[in-house]
Amino acid sequence: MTHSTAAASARAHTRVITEFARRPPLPAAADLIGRSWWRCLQQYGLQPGRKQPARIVTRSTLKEHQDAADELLAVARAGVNQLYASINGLGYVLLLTDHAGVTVQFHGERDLDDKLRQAGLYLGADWDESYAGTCAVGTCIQEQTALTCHRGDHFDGAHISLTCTAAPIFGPSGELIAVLDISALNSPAARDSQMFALHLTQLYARMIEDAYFLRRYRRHLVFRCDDSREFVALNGRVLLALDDTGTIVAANTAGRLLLADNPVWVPTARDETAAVQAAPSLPELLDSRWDDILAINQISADGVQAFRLSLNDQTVFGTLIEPKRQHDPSTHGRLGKESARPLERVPPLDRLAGDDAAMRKTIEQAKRFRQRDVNLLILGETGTGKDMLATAIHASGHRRQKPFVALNCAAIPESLIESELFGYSAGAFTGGRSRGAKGLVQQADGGTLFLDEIGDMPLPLQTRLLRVLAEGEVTPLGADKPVFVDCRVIAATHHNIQAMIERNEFRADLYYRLNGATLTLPPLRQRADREFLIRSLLAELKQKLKRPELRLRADVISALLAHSWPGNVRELVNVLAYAEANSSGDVITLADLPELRGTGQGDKLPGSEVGGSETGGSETGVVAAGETAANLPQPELTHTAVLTEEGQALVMLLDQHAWNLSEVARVMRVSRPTLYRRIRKFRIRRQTCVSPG
Ligand SMILES: Nc1ncnc2c1ncn2[C@@H]1O[C@H](COP(=O)(O)OP(=O)(O)OP(=O)(O)O)[C@@H](O)[C@H]1O
Repeated sequence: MTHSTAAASARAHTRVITEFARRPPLPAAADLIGRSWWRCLQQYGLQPGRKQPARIVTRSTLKEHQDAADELLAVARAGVNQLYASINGLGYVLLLTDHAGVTVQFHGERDLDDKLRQAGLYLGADWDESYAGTCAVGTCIQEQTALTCHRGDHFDGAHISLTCTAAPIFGPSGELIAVLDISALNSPAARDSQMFALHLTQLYARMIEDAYFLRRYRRHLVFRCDDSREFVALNGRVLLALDDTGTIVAANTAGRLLLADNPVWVPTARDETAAVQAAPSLPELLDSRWDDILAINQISADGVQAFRLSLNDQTVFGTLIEPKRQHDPSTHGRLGKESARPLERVPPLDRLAGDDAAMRKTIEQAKRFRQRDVNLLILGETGTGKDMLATAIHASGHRRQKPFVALNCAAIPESLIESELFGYSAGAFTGGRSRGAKGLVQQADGGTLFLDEIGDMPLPLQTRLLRVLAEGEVTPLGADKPVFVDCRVIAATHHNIQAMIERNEFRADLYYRLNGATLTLPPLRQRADREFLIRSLLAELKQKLKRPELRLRADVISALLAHSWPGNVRELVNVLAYAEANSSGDVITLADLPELRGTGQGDKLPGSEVGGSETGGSETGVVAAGETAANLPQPELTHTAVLTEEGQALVMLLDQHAWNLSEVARVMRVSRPTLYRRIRKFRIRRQTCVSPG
């Protein structure tokens, strides 16, 4: 456009707006451009014929806006790049603005930088309608709808060569969170030329909105539905996030529109809580049983099922998106389907955790130290996997061809620890083997000595152990010559060892000798990768029991995620084994789980009944020092007064081993699930008395 034609167009534009301003009050039927001009004139006091320079916010203000929109930007990135790839050859630029109209992401031709900046098609450009006048972004924010603001639709004369198309992106509670805009510096005169741009922008805005919704509700079960069976899994328009009982806790735009047809629940952006409180449950909406909805993936081959909406009898096709597990690049592809990749091929240390920051840090530390002969101290509550970590460090380190020898200092009588550890020479004491015996320290020569529960080692033995560590040699009981040993020591404890040192219960010098580095294992309740663990333990169980079809129903995963696990991973292992033994088919349901109690929000599993007041763990879910797996909540076993002889024998064995089920299973030479089956068969529970005689 030449300078003079541009000036003529600007004058004509001013006349049109001036004419508009002279009209009587805005007719109710005015279109959205008309309504926006009205706001410019009446509300913002903008002058017809004005030409304002584009407003670009400062770098620090832009950073603030970008930081606030960080999560959305991360989710939107792929969609924005795809959209730009399909329009950039056509002369368009792309803007993503936040809810206030500030451009937080921008794609455009570098060659046109100056022109684009002048036109406000730039990173940091502020398209608030009250300043920029009628424009795609600002008017989209005011009208909360998609639109094209084509050339002379713009209020400000500076923008009348532009064509801009914008679509709103709404958050899960209906609030506008961003605007996606594609604009061109020049365009054909006809408005219709932008129809395709409008459809494309709306399509991508919806995809970004849904991706954001799925991210926000990734820990929830999400019901996705559509009126097309073929499209539902791929691109189902309605997304409903559910809680454990099937109540709808959030909906995407299509979902809110669907629910708005329901006179019982009309959600509003402003009153999210009220809307959620009054939200219908999915079973109500679909006129179906919650159990049937949860079983969609099992019942139908394509994971899709037809439902009839109770609102209007319309048929919709629905599928379930299960709560997302933590993604961990190092385990990618391993557990998507529990049996996808044999577990053995994953390096031992990487097998221990998914995407939990504390665990990843511990594992990175362990990797750094695995090839070094630094002694390690592992700290963590009982059942957090200290033993497992020590084994994995050994298995991935340079001593892996040599023995890994473990001693549980709390499990053997004090009087035997010394001979166990240091061995004894021939004839050292009566009852010993005639040729003497090598102690564990010697047995671990070349390899790793794992001292579990080091906090329970008696003080005199701590002194002897210190000598072994300091001098690299051990003198068996009754021997007169020391023997040279080369082993790496990994020690572990659930005690607060610093406090023990202060109370003079643990030698500070031994602590420093053991503690080349401290590795800390977080309690399970604090781990963000709980779902990863649930799935990997289930995968192990499936492999072990050769039950490849075994599955956890979606609500079981939610219930397990909600529990606070005072017994940590050990408790989780026990619960899964119990549920497997208890389940009649391939799908583990809530009814198959034991009662999980005494541990905060997870106490009452949806659908399960809560028993009396006895609790297995503390209120906070923190396991007191010295507590063993045996007195942590065990699967609940129903009471019966009469026991057969076999049942009585089993009760005695359980009592003898303080209800440590792993140990009892070992003694009986049966698997833990078999033990559970027997306990169930005899309907034994912990306080069952064995009647004498
Ligand atoms: N990361 C993990 N992945 C799979 N299983 C695990 C993991 N961590 C622990 N386990 C399992 O949990 C149970 C308890 O683990 P472990 O014995 O290593 O815990 P611990 O902290 O040494 O317990 P304690 O303090 O009582 O000795 C074991 O059955 C173990 O196989």
